[in-house]
Amino acid sequence: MDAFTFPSYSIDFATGEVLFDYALTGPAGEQRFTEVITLPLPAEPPSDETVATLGRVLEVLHLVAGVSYYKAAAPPRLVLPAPLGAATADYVTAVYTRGLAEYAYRNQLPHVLELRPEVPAGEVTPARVYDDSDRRPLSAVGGGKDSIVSLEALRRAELDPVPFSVNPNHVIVSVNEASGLTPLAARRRIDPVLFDLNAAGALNGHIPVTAINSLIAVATAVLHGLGPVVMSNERSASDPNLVWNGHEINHQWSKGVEAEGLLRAALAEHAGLTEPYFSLLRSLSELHIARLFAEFTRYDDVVTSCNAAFKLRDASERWCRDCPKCRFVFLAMAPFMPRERVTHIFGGDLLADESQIPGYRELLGVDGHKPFECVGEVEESVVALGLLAEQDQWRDAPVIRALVDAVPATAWSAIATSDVFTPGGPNHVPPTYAKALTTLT
Ligand SMILES: CC(=O)N[C@H]1[C@@H](OP(=O)(O)OP(=O)(O)OC[C@H]2O[C@@H](n3ccc(=O)[nH]c3=O)[C@H](O)[C@@H]2O)O[C@H](CO)[C@@H](O)[C@@H]1O[C@H](C)C(=O)N[C@@H](C)C(=O)N[C@@H](CCC(=O)O)C(=O)O
Ligand SMILES: Nc1ncnc2c1ncn2[C@@H]1O[C@H](COP(=O)(O)OP(=O)(O)OP(=O)(O)O)[C@@H](O)[C@H]1O
Repeated sequence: MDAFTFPSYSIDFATGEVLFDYALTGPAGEQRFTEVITLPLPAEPPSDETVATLGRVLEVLHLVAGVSYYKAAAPPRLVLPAPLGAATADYVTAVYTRGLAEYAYRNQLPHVLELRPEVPAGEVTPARVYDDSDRRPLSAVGGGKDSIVSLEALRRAELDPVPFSVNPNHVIVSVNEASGLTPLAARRRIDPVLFDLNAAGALNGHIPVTAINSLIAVATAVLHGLGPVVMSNERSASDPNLVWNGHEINHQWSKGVEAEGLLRAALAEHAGLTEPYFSLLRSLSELHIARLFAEFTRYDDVVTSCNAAFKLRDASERWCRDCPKCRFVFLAMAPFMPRERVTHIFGGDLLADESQIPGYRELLGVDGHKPFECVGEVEESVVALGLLAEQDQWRDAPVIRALVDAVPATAWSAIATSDVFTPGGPNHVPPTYAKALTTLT
C-alpha cells in the first residue's frame, strides 16, 4: 500500500452515530474501513453552536482514530483530507509517529517515526471560542485505581464529576455502580475487517488508544454541555521505555504530558475550546496514587487495572495475576494496606508466588528494560520493595526475600533521595481544580 486516506465522516444526530471512513490505497487496489462511534445523546437537541464545535472535535478524532487502520500496512504517505492549523497538524503528526513508536520499533519500521502527513494547502476557518471551563467535569473512568482516585478527589472538592467511559465492560460498570454516580458512555466499534486482516497476518501492534478515548470524551463533553475532560494520567507515563534510532519509544505516549499539551493546543486552535482536557494526577507517581487509592475501600471488589480484562475478545474476568501491570500494581498497593486486603483485591498473593520473580526483576531494573505496559518507574518499584521489606507482614514473603537480595546496592542508595511522594513536573491542571488534589494529598 502507498497511502492512507480519510475519505469522509458523518454524524447522525438522531442516533448519535458517527461514521469515520478510511482507505489504504496502492497499485493493487483499495482497502476501505469504517469505524463507528456512538455518542450518548443529550436530553435536548444540541444548539447550532454546539453542533459546530462538536464537528470540529470530530474532525480531529477522525484523523486520530485512523491509527488503528494505518498500522495494518504502514504506507509511506499519510494524506489528510483538509487544511489544518499548525498546532493541529503537530498533534496529528505526533500521534502517528511518537504514538506509534512502540509499533514501529517492534515491527522494525523506522519510516513510521519520520512520517509527515500531507496537509492540503488552504486556510482553516477560525473556530468560534467555546468557554467550557466552569461546567461540570467529565471524568474518564478506565476501571483501574487511577481514575477512581480522580473521581473521589473531584467529588471531595464538590466539583460534581460525571463518570465517562468508552465501551464500558463489566469492570467499568461495577466501578461506576460502586461510585454511586450516574455515568455517560460512548460505544466504539472497530471495523471487523481489521480483525480479518490481523488473522491473515497484517502488520499489528500497539496504538495510542488514550488519544482516541480522550477525543471521544471531549466530543461527549461538548455534546452534553459539560466542562473539561479530566484524565488520570500519572507522571511516569511521560517516561520512555527505551531509545531506538535516536527516537524515544514510550508505550504510554498518549498518556504523557507532551501528548496532553499537544492535544490541548489542537483543541484550542481547531475547536476553540478554552479548557478542554487535562490530567488531574499528572504531578503524582504511580506509587503515590496507589497510596491515595488505599484510602478508599468501596471499590475493592471491582477495581481492575489489568489490561487483559479490557481486550475486545477473550478478556479475563479481572486481574490475570501474570502480567507486568498486575505485578506492578500489586507491589505498589501492598505497602499501604493489610496483606489480606491486597490479596482479596487481586484474588491471590503475587508476592507469595516465586514464579513471579523474573517479572519483578524486570520491574526493578535488574533484568531487561521497563516492560511495554502501563507500569511505574524502576525507582518506584525499588521504593515499594524497600517499604515492604520493613514490614512484618511482608518481610518473609518468598518474592520479597529474593528481590531484596537481587537489587544492587546502587539502586538502594539511589532511592535514599527519591521524590516519589513529592508531587512535581509539568502539568496543565487549572487553578480551580488544583484544590481537588490537595483534598487528597
Ligand atoms: C487490551 C489490549 O491490551 N489490547 C492490545 C492487544 O490486542 P489484542 O489483539 O490482544 O486484543 P484486543 O484488545 O481485543 O484487540 C484486537 C485487535 O484490535 C485492534 N485494535 C484494538 C483496539 C484499538 O483501539 N485499535 C486496534 O487497532 C488491534 O489490531 C488488536 O490486535 O495487542 C494489540 C497489538 O499489540 C494492541 O493494539 C491492543 O491494544 C489496545 C489498543 C488497547 O486498548 N490497549 C490498552 C490496554 C493499552 O495499551 N493502554 C496503554 C495506554 C497507552 C496509550 O498511550 O494510550 C496502557 O495501559 O499503558
Ligand atoms: N474505556 C475507557 N474509557 C474512557 N477512558 C478510559 C478508558 N480506559 C482508560 N481510560 C482513561 O485513560 C487513562 C489511562 O488509562 P489507564 O488504564 O492507565 O487508567 P486507569 O484505568 O484509571 O488506572 P490504572 O492505571 O490503574 O489501570 C485514564 O485517565 C483512564 O481513566
